Amino acid sequence: MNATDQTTLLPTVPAEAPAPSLATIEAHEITAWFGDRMVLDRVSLTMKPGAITALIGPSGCGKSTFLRILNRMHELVPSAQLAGEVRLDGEDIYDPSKRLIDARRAIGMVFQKPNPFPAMSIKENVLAGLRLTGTKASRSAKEELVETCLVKGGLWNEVKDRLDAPGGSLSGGQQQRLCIARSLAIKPRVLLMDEPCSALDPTSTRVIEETMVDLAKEVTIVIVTHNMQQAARVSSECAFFLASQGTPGVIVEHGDTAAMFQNPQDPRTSDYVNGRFG
Ligand SMILES: Nc1ncnc2c1ncn2[C@@H]1O[C@H](COP(=O)(O)OP(=O)(O)OP(=O)(O)O)[C@@H](O)[C@H]1O
Repeated sequence: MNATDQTTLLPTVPAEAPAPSLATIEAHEITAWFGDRMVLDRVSLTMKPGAITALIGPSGCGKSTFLRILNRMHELVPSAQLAGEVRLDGEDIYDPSKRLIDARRAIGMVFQKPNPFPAMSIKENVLAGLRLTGTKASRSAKEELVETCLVKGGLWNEVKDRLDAPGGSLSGGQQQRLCIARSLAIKPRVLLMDEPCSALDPTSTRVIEETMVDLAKEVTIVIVTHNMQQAARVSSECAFFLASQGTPGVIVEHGDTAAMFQNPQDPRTSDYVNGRFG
């Protein structure tokens, strides 16, 4: 045990803390550009607390750009620009008085390709986010947190006896669940998932879908998926994006997933969810 572990008792992230109330994230009139090319045009969407909202639509219509705008990752691209507001429980995360790190802490992201730190242990991977956000916790709090997050990520039973093994020694599906556990360690209020299963086999995909449904009880989830069955299985809300003929992406239709799949209001939604294009 080192001195820091003995003396640092700052339960900023207590493992047993009650789940905070579920968050609402609202995009209001989002317009986005890369250079002088507009890729989203005044897109508004409310992602409801505790819901899994699926963003669907053909390739290139701006789903990933929209998702990245929700946690201020869009601004990392030098040519990227943005207009509009993203409100987390009513507060604009782009307000000049708001810190970037607070948005990233509150709104986590899981990417298409699992990206654990391969040489870092499973345990250290889960805790990595604490260091990045400057969050301190005692050793016992960290151990509890590792277990809690791996349980929530649906990975605990498979790795509990090898927490010191490198993250890179896990299968692709396990690595993705490790990334989910890592994002949960900083207790996000919203979890963004950009095609989280597209690199995985059907069994791993099902495990991650079950994990998502469990997680939705404590974190608001937004997922980009090309898989209509997946959108139908996991999401309660859905938004259909479209960018026709070189025009910027817009939301054609959004609402209850079952209604959108069974009784879409717009013929383009009907064509897309029934596999007639895209
Ligand atoms: N870093 C970038 N620089 C320039 N243009 C970009 C950049 N990222 C995305 N784009 C462009 O913005 C538009 C929207 O891309 P985006 O990745 O958001 O679409 P998408 O709907 O998520 O596509 P896919 O389903 O294929 O991932 C596309 O025309 C794309 O070429």
